[in-house]
Amino acid sequence: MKSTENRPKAVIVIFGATGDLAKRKLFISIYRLFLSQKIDEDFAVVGVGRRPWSNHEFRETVMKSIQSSDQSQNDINSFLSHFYYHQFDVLEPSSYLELGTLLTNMDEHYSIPGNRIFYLAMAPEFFGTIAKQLKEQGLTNTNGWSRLVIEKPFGHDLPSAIELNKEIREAFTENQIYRIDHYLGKEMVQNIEVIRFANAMFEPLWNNRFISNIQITSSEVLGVEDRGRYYENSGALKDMLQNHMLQIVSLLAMEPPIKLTTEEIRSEKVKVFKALRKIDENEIKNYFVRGQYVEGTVQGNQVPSYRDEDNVDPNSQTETFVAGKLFIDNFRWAGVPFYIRTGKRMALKSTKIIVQFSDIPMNLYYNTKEQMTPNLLIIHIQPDEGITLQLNAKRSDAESYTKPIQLTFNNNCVDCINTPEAYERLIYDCMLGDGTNFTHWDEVKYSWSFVDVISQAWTNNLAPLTTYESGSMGPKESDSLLATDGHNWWPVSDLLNDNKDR
Ligand SMILES: NC(=O)C1=CN([C@@H]2O[C@H](COP(=O)(O)OP(=O)(O)OC[C@H]3O[C@@H](n4cnc5c(N)ncnc54)[C@H](OP(=O)(O)O)[C@@H]3O)[C@@H](O)[C@H]2O)C=CC1
Ligand SMILES: O=C1O[C@H](COP(=O)(O)O)[C@@H](O)[C@H](O)[C@H]1O
Repeated sequence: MKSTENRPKAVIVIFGATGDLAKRKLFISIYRLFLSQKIDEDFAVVGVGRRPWSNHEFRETVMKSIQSSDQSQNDINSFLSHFYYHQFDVLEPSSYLELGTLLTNMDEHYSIPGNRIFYLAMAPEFFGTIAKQLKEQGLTNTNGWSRLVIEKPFGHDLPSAIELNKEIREAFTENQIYRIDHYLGKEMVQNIEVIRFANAMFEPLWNNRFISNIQITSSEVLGVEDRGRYYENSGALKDMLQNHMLQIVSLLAMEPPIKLTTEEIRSEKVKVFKALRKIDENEIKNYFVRGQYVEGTVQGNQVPSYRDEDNVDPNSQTETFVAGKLFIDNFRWAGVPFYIRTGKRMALKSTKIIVQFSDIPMNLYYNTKEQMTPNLLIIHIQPDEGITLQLNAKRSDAESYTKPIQLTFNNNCVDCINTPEAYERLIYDCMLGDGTNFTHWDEVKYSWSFVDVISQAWTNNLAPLTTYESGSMGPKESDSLLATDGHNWWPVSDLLNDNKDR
């Protein structure tokens, strides 16, 4: 454990502290940092919202969010004593002065040298105003550092993202801005670079000569729940593909950076975004499939159609599923399809990357009954975390020669510890000033310009909206997308745990 001196000290101001994200993700993440002693006693959390809560009511809410943990009441009370509530309308400029006074008091009380994280867990329309007021009213003018954490969505298309970026850049420099993509905080997403760049056996094969295709699936069991209002204006394309899925693609496809610094890694990722093949609006139907869930049974429960969910238009054209075929037009990846799919109300919760290697040039073991299966590298992101390598080995029966075998590393099983939550890592990184696992403006810009064409084609009805039964793996058109190339989606069931049970 680091000495106390090296632990980051800061006041974390959560705008939107009475909201869903704070309750579900942020309080528990800060608590875990406290329990693991990554932060010490010299921190404070100031929650901002319009509800007329007292510190006591705020602390009660925080306590409920961290309750599942089996820690002692002393630890919990000690943690809660760092939380303060400030009722505040972010649209009211005069309130910022009061907030500033509270933050100065926190600095003195906890011996914090003016370090501040402003975490915007609120709707994006407030981001520009908050950033501007923080600067104008002097809340960023301290002897320490100030950092702005911004939740998604970062705009809803390229023009709105540019506008938003302009607003916040008037008050904060790019280095002070931490745009959250929580997939970049996941253990196995962070492992992609290590798997690629620390293994002699993969890097030489990591190109279009040896890789046939790469498949990325992020399927969810949950439906739209109570986020219908937001989701109607977003859909799977903007909610998942524009950010999480394209970030994974960039990590899989980037060139090795010359150093493992934030700047070098970002610069390589940006090159991937730039190399994404632009598809003509009229061709989008051949590269992307959109679907919407209808009623069905998910894990034994009957669930309604998307159009029957709360705050959803009964004639909604919003996609809850998207599958796509991407090409990266550079020397390494020319001709290799990256297939991606994500959706709600699918058969299982699973995020996996499957790298399918090309077939060997001549198959000595081929017989008429059976063909050898391709080698696969499977990166299990969630719910299981690990790696599987699928190879071919000799069969012991006389009938045929080969059978696929799997070599598996299960991260959860081997370390026997819970890996940190994505938000926990990212908040800690921000406290340390490490922006590597946050998205740079250039990445946001290029990803929107890629996604806007798809969105435009769909708005212009240049590709049909298909449906899929809840509890399935998406519409049949998603399978056809690969079948036309002679490929198929590999199953994404919980392989690691299946193996463990055997
Ligand atoms: N929830 C989630 O799982 C995820 C959310 N996000 C993003 O995080 C952000 C927050 O989402 P979520 O927590 O779900 O949203 P909620 O609607 O649950 O919360 C909104 C928060 O904003 C506060 N608020 C609204 N208007 C004002 C105002 N004028 N002045 C001060 N406070 C105000 C509300 O406080 P009060 O009601 O007390 O005024 C509340 O705390 C959004 O950008 C969302 O897209 C991103 C990924 C996942
Ligand atoms: O950002 C989002 O991600 C979640 C899925 O996150 P995961 O960590 O559970 O895979 C998704 O449900 C939500 O719609 C989206 O906004």
